[in-house]
Amino acid sequence: MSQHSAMPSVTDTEIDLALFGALGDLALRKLFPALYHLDREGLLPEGTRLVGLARQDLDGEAFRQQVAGALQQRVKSDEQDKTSLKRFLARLDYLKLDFSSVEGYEAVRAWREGSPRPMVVYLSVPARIYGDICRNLQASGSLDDSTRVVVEKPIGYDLASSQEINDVIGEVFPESRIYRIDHYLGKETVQNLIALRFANPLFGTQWNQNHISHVEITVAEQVGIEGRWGYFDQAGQLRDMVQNHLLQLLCLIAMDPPSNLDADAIRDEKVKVLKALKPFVGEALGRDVVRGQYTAGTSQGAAVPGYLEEEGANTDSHTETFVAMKTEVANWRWAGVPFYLRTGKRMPEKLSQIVIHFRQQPHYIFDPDQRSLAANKLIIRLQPEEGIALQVLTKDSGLDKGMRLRPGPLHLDFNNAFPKSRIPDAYERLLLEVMKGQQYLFVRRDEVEHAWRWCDQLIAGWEARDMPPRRYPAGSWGPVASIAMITQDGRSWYEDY
Ligand SMILES: NC(=O)C1=CN([C@@H]2O[C@H](COP(=O)(O)OP(=O)(O)OC[C@H]3O[C@@H](n4cnc5c(N)ncnc54)[C@H](OP(=O)(O)O)[C@@H]3O)[C@@H](O)[C@H]2O)C=CC1
Ligand SMILES: O=C1O[C@H](COP(=O)(O)O)[C@@H](O)[C@H](O)[C@H]1O
Repeated sequence: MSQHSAMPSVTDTEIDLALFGALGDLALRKLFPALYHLDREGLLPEGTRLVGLARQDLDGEAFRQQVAGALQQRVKSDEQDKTSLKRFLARLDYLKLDFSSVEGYEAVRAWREGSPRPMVVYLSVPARIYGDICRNLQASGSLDDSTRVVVEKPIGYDLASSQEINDVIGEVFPESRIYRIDHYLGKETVQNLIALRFANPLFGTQWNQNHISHVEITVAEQVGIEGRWGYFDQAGQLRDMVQNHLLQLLCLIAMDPPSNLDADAIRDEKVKVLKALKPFVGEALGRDVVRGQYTAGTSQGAAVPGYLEEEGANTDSHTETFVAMKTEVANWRWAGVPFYLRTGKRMPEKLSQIVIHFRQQPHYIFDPDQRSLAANKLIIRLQPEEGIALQVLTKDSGLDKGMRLRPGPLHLDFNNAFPKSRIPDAYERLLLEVMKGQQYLFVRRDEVEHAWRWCDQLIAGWEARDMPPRRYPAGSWGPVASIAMITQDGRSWYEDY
């Protein structure tokens, strides 16, 4: 973000966007709604052109109708207005293409012919065909030195496969034009972490093992695997959520202050954290990590099947749908501070939050029964209601309360504090950053690879010890062992939801 000094004007953000996989789940559920919102807010400059690519035999009109149907379903009704919808749909072209074969790419080149704008190629397709698309675009002469490529997670299945994928993308695009998405980096509160930590001296001076006792990161999902058995069973919650989203959150909490807001200054600091993450060896594998898999239970009051009864399931699967772990960043700032991470599908509610637990005062003078209360917590809520709350202790009010302590929040609720501004979806922000050519919210190759290295050793440990997942009923907070893991340290998961 050194671009601060020379922030591009809106017209600098004009692009030609080629969206591969335009009729897929991600494109229809997230990307087109995000692009629609950008257009509605005046952030898609006049000349911006969008082409959807897929292999269905459609003409432009039929494609626009499919996108219009998706927008009707996905965009809140009070945010759908006829003029914006009409303008947005009018920007869309469609190209039928089999991505694996170079034949047909001539149409992409022709679509670009004479355009003064940079092209953004968005690969909303499985990672195994990233290489084919990059090479075919190059072979057909569709690329130039300004083309950017956006790739989705997961980049591979382990370190080796991610290196292969990164190698083929890297044959065609330099790192400075590769945008690896981790959509958690586009969430409003995640970005606020950077502001919170580095703009507030109050926190800057306290952000280390002298003042922080432990950190919790919870990313609980209410949904199950949503018909994605084929993908999910190969991955599991560690690869699907921890390798990327949770480790990115951990990095933003744990990293040292970057020397400026340049993309590489931030990413250098994140890499240092990933390299300092303690591996799980020996006893720690059984003690500090819990894998779980949901069985039948309830969700929002309705009965739901277990993981092994989901459509397309293989009943022998040991894939985990839940992981909890205690890890540590082994460096001067964090030595001895546990980072407790948990994430799972079919939890009681959708909740993503980070809780920073500050240490207690060195000498305690209040009611001994209240001793466990006597520490500040900083609660950073990513979803559903974005906000930041600092839990402080005050005297309980009333004549009969004496010097009883009462924990209460100093609360910043983004929706109430900034009521006029709609909180944009992560993909809106990320697409806008790609349009501006700014990379600080995207993941660099070495980050992906260090994250895989750490996950690979954990998976190898599970496999070597044959550690099947523990069962938990859908609609619960995971296996009981995940609660025992933290209570054995005299702590508990923060549950004041
Ligand atoms: N869906 C999600 O919520 C998330 C997805 N992602 C990532 O985003 C990417 C897209 O995911 P998703 O939308 O779910 O996947 P889908 O399978 O729903 O969409 C992929 C699209 O690509 C098309 N496609 C695949 N191969 C070819 C080919 N050779 N030629 C032409 N078209 C082809 C498919 O067409 P067809 O239907 O004809 O097969 C399909 O429309 C993946 O990398 C995924 O890991 C990341 C985070 C969340
Ligand atoms: O990347 C993924 O993220 C979603 C959760 O995203 P959220 O923004 O709804 O929290 C997860 O369901 C999916 O399995 C995973 O691939």
